[in-house]
Amino acid sequence: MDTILVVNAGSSSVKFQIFGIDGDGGLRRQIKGQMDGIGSRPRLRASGLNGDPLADRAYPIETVADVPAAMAVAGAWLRDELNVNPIAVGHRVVHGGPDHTRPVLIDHAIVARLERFVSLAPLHQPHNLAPIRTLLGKFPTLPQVACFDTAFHRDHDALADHYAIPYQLHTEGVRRYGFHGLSYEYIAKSLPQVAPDIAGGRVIVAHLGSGASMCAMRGGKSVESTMGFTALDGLAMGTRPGQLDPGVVLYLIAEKGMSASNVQNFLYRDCGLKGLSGVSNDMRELETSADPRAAFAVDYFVYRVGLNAGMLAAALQGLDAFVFTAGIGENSVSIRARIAEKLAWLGVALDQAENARHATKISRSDSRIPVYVVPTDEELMIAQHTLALLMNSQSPNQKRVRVS
Ligand SMILES: Nc1ncnc2c1ncn2[C@@H]1O[C@H](COP(=O)(O)OP(=O)(O)O)[C@@H](O)[C@H]1O
Ligand SMILES: CC(=O)OP(=O)(O)O
Ligand SMILES: [Mg+2]
Repeated sequence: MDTILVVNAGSSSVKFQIFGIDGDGGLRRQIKGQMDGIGSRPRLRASGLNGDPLADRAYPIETVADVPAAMAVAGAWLRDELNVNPIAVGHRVVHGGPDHTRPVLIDHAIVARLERFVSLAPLHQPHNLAPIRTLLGKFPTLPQVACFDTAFHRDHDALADHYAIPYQLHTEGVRRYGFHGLSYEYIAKSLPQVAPDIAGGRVIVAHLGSGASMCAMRGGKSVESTMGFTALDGLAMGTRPGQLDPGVVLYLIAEKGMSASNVQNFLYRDCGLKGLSGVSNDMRELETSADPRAAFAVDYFVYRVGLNAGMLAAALQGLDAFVFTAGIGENSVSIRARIAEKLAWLGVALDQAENARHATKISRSDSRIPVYVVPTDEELMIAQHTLALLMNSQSPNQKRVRVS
């Protein structure tokens, strides 16, 4: 069976999936894996059809110190042990800038355009583009597709898209883009099945992972995001501060003598949960730590999710449902419970037992606002976009003989 390989490099993980293309042009998941805990407790885990385990390997932190190292280990495993030989590769590319409103087939010109956004997403864009460039060099005829985190938010109203800065900068692309769009797109597509009553309504989706943001959706479309020009804004994250008075940046430059690249490294790598706690960027470690600063970092994370939920409810002029997703949102019973407490004034009442068993609906039956946990699947979105572009790019004759 022909296969599509999907690559999703996040800030603390490299996720990958392999999908088979069946005779009817449908996708069948064959392998799902990830190298996570990069920079804390690196671990490669992968499963095959029906969730059968294929790999579960821990690595010393020095062996997998960063995303490129994780990519190399995962790539070698796929190539050497599984002999993966896809007919197309779909990539998550975090920043698509103002022009990319949908996924694109990659060529050298597209890569050159996307390079321009490296400084706007330094934790992601270089790692998204590196495998694209390598594959383009080695296999120039292999179709590759770029799927953008920013695309889902590109229909925002001008009020949500602007900063209060001179118009010329907006024209140059200094805008509020929003990220995690492939995750939100997946949730928007899933809600009609998971929760048909509220799918067309006003929904806040909290994508709480190593990078974290929230999206206000109306009728399955994004109307507002906590992230903006870059993935630094909004919620506190593993190593990023979230919302920060720009005066702090001026202080770092003027009073601390920091250069632009020092400030960039500081904001992307040394802040957030890691900077606040001094313990770890990994929520699992903070939740089990006895250090009071770890507890403070968790308190701060929860508090800021609550504050931003109020802002997004205002953008939606009301709320019909709240959805948790991504690493923390899907897995941490206690953080979900603590965030739900912050949302009580909006009408959220959690069912503790349903929350503890990770049910899909975790609110009480008398909760005015229903609350859901929907595991995200950015890789499935990427595979669907990749297959669609692959089919569109082929001549009618090729389509008839299937993608092979
Ligand atoms: N059981 C858990 N309890 C609390 N946090 C968890 C759990 N499992 C994963 N996480 C957290 O989820 C985050 C990673 O989420 P993920 O969505 O995979 O991030 P990314 O894609 O940005 O690398 C990490 O902070 C990790 O600690
Ligand atoms: C945009 C972003 O922060 O992505 P991730 O959460 O995967 O790091
Ligand atoms: Mg992610």
